Amino acid sequence: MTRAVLSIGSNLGDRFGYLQLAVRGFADVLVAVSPVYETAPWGVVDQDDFLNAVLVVESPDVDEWGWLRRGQELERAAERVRDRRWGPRTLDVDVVAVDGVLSSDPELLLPHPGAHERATVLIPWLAVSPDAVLPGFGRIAELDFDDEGVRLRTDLSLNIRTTKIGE
Ligand SMILES: Nc1ncnc2c1ncn2[C@@H]1O[C@H](COP(=O)(O)OP(=O)(O)OP(=O)(O)O)[C@@H](O)[C@H]1O
Ligand SMILES: Nc1nc2c(c(=O)[nH]1)N=C(CO)CN2
Repeated sequence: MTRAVLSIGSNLGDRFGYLQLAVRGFADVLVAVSPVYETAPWGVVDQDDFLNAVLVVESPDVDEWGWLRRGQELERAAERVRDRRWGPRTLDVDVVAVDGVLSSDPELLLPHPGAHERATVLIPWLAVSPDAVLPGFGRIAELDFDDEGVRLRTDLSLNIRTTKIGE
């Protein structure tokens, strides 16, 4: 059994549609879905704003590599083109943390190396899990990060019905 925190983001095309695609793709393992935030781009700043959210997922059958693979499959389904680092994308799925797993493999760094300072990850994560701990960094509520440029989109909701009919 592993529980993972995933950051999803889009700033190209039907941004909300791509976030919905990601939520549908993880529907069978979803524990929590954060609100949606409109966020100013970091890294490469001359690009459009992103929509960002966080998903908490859990499965007895999926390890940290499985979460990475599932995210990459959804990026492919969103026809993501790998262009420049930190550039515009239809869908980005980052594995933020998987339980307490630490990994220095460049194909899967855990926790994600940017997570502790990115408001685009921490604000949605805090919204669904105020007591969350980032392995190696402690409680995310106590991290020092700049929340400027992150705005709640109350008009957008990713929550879907995950309980099967009859249950
Ligand atoms: N925790 C992780 N989650 C997702 N991808 C990771 C992680 N650690 C390493 N990677 C690797 O990063 C590579 C590049 O990912 P990607 O193009 O999405 O980076 P980016 O989103 O532009 O930058 P960043 O990872 O800083 O957000 C992928 O090939 C993937 O194997
Ligand atoms: N606001 C925001 N900016 C970004 C984001 C993102 O998800 N949100 N992702 C990037 C590449 O991972 C680069 N810049």
